[in-house]
Amino acid sequence: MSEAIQERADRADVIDGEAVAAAVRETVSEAVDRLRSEGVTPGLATVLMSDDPASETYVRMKQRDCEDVGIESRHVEIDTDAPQSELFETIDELNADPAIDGILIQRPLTEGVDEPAALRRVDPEKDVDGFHPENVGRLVTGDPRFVPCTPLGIQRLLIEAGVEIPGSDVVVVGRSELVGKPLANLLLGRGDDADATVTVCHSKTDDLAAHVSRADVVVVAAGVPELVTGEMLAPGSTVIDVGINAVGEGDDRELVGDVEYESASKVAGAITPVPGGVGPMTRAMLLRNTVTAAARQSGVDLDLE
Ligand SMILES: Nc1nc2c(c(=O)[nH]1)N[C@@H](CN(C=O)c1ccc(C(=O)N[C@@H](CCC(=O)O)C(=O)O)cc1)CN2
Repeated sequence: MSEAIQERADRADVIDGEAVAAAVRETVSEAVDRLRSEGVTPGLATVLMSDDPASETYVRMKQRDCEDVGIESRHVEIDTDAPQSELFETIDELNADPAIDGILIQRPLTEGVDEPAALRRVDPEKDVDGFHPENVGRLVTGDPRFVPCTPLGIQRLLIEAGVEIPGSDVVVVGRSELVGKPLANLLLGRGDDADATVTVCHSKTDDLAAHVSRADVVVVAAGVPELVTGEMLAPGSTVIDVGINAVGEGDDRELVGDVEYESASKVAGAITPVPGGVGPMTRAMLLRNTVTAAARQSGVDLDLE
């Protein structure tokens, strides 16, 4: 075997999040056409109260995605030094606005704002992020309405990668409300897309490598650059990297995940890249949740796969 072929044989399959996201957008676009033919124009409001450049980028990307699939988007920007009552009033107005089906409060909010109170204020029927306690509770009790976009995107990537989720050992590294906890609940649910055995690890876990090394699927959402390395993984496992960390300065600046890609891709069977893995799926699932919200609020029967 030539060295080049050997090299390829030793490498994991790359799970292409951009391609899967494009397919989701296509389905969403068809759903938007169906809604429009019934006189319904789906609308998403994005609310930004932060001067974090990454958040500004994500919100811009979400607006562009909406435009691509025919969803109307409205953006509200609130000064970081405004009182939090201004944010709450904005949420109240969007809740009452019939042109808005989905509301997204970009996280993290600026320091000093009561984020849980803001998330509780969003009408649960417009909560396309799935962060309202009512929607969290529904997911936990096995009756999901809106599921957070990143976990939903990860589940779809696993399916597209051919992972047999029922019965598989999934280790989730990270216990955030945004990813770790909802993903664990989603994959613990019943059904062909779930029924997994899930372990959630975190910064106080005693021996992370011991857990990771026996997993069929490892999802890393810890916010620690390159925390999981190839030597921790079981050969052939599926690795989903949720981390997006900017490292280096100037010309050396690059995005790396929470997984050390170089070593992990020599051991794993399949792996998501950063960028181009989970991030595009988070955005695609937001579009999907928004058309679902529009259909629910208008009473149109959409049969989204
Ligand atoms: N209200 C919410 N806030 C946040 C969420 C969320 O789901 N809802 N998730 C994250 C950030 N996030 C969405 O807002 C997000 C992160 C990354 C991407 C993405 O497409 N990333 C690209 C790389 C982009 C770049 O060059 O920087 C990729 O991975 O390929 C989209 C959305 C926190 N806040």
